[in-house]
Amino acid sequence: MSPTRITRSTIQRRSRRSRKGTGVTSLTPKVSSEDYNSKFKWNFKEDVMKKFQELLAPLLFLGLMLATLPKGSSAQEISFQEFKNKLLEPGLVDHIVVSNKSVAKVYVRSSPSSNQGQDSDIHITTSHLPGRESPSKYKYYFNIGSVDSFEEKLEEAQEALGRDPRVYVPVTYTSEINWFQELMRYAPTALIVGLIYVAGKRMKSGISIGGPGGGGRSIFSIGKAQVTKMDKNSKNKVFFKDVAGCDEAKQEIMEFVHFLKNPKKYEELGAKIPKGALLVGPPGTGKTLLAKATAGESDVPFLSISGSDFMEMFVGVGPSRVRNLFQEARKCAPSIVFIDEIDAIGRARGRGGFSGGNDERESTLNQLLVEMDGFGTTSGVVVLAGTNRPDILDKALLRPGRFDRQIAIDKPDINGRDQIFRIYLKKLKLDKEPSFYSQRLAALTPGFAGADIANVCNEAALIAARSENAQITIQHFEAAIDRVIGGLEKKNKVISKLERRTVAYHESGHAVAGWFLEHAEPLLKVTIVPRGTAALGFAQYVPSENLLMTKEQLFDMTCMTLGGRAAEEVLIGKISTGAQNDLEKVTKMTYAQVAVYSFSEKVGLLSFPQREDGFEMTKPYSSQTASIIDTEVREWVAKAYEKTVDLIKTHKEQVAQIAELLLEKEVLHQDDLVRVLGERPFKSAEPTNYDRFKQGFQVEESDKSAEVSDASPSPLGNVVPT
Ligand SMILES: Nc1ncnc2c1ncn2[C@@H]1O[C@H](COP(=O)(O)OP(=O)(O)OP(=O)(O)O)[C@@H](O)[C@H]1O
Ligand SMILES: [Zn+2]
Repeated sequence: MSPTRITRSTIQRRSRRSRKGTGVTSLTPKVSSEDYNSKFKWNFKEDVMKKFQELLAPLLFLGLMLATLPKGSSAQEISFQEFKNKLLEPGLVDHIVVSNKSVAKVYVRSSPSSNQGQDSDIHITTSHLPGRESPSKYKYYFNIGSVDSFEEKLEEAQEALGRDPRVYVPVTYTSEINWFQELMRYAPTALIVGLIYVAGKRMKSGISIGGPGGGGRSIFSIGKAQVTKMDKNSKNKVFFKDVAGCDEAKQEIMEFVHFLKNPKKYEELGAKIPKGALLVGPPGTGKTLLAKATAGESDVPFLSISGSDFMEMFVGVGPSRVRNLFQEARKCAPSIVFIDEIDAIGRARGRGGFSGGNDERESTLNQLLVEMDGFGTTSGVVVLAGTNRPDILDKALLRPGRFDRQIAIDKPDINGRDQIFRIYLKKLKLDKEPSFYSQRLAALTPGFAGADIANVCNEAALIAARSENAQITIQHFEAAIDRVIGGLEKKNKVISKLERRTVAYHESGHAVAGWFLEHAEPLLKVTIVPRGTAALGFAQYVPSENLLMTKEQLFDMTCMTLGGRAAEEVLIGKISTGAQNDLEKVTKMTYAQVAVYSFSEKVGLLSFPQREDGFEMTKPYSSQTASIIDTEVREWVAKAYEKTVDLIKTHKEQVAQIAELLLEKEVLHQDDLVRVLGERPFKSAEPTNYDRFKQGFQVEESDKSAEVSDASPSPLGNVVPT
């Protein structure tokens, strides 16, 4: 929708989406079928046979029954006239049975006259000889029309023959079941009942283990939890060396490795080992990978399931899945159980938001608590769980003896990214050494999680392959990063000339404002190629990874973010909806400064972190304070906008020049800006990420610790535009 700049939150959101899609998955080692021991092996033939027995066999049986049903085909259809002339008149009719008020079945008896076969088209045969009991099979039938007219016609005919009403042909009425029709009538019901029966049976048997592919869930998998089990002897085992950039987390989790490798020793010493740990961190930071590596290092089986997999549409499935999961884990203990996205079931009880509580989820959670309390430490099952919202978890889950440890896995810092890039670059065919790229790419990708990095490497390979290159080059990586940040290019999106012009001036406004603001991050590149679902263009900055931000920095950032709107107003004279995203960011950022970071003298040294409490926002301050905050925020933003407009007015020509250049070239890099705007008037004391990207960098061993401290996310988290 809008010319926009990329914040960390957008990176997170978009990259997560793409990660769940194609990208990373193809790089992730897939669990092959060898990883399942015989019990868990997914046997195609067996599975098909089972389904066959459960569903197809009964249907087939019914079909067979149908086929063997007595058919009326041996009888001959005749008209009433024929019946009258050739059967009734010669006195051959023994009796008539009218079935279902529609078909008259004529049972004939033998008579001397019948043997003469005086007629050719209806073939009179006799089923029995005179003196014997009534024939048991009907030989002819005709449709009667309505019962009344049939009776009338029959009576008339017999009257005409001068028969004594006492010897009229006896007629009986029966209602017979038409098996086929009946079957068709009840088939849908039978099918549903059958399905429920099958589902019920599966539920009883609890978990069954998903196949190597894991996917392809169908209605048949109700009651089937997607537990992935990785065996001790799996070829695709993961080790600590495969997880880069989270050394502290690895150290903390080592304790479990020691225990799982030698549970006896701990037992003898009477040591109490923690039962579980919570791996806390943003999506894609490698929580699952680390848990898997812990299993790999300890040489124990790894059972993993996603929290959302416990929940199904059927009540009662969740708790039984939990039970079965732990049963399975105990059977192969020592082992590791990993529950991904535990917040799906572990949300605090009795706080269901609008939906008003969720019994199924709560009973699943209760069952989990029961299971965790139930096994002693000696049972050798370690439960790890991943979440990025530890704050919403039920406190009961965090009590001693349950998930009493929290291991933080943050997004990697520049060195971490370097190491992760090294892992994935090793698998690619590059035109230069992996170390050449890993450092530069790490500098280009602040805010990226491990999964995003894996995604970038995969995308780069795809882009290179598509352009028929034998090797992957820096251009491919840059394109891949753009794609991970912004989604696919939409070159053929229809944009009017005027719109394109507006976008170009807007982006140029951001770029020029950032260039002349001392504390703003210098621009890396700016583009007006539409990408993804929303952005019509964006300006990309390489943010510093500083732990602290000053008021001045935040003010300049605000101005830079307002640069787009200011350029629209000053140079085009019309404002558009394109700045909505920017304004939203500015609002959040300013509220944070006023109400959270206490930058405002009027509000004073008070901090009101905003917490989401289900759906309501609780405001721990009076309405008077609220109005002071609101007024302050308004004034601050107005002040920043005023400064930005002044800045854009001062550099009006340059904004126009950059915009025209953008319209021509679509993408501008920092070098292009230097050509138009001259060198940036401010020189930062330390090299920026951009400098690092340009020159590569060497981190001395002794500097590493300093870099690590940069790792933590910025105090403003997602509200800082990057
Ligand atoms: N630190 C890392 N080192 C190497 N690869 C990583 C790292 N972090 C993530 N990855 C890559 O990203 C993929 C996804 O990571 P993983 O599933 O472990 O993340 P997660 O934190 O469990 O995410 P989610 O919360 O979405 O489940 C991994 O399979 C791996 O390919
Ligand atoms: Zn903008």
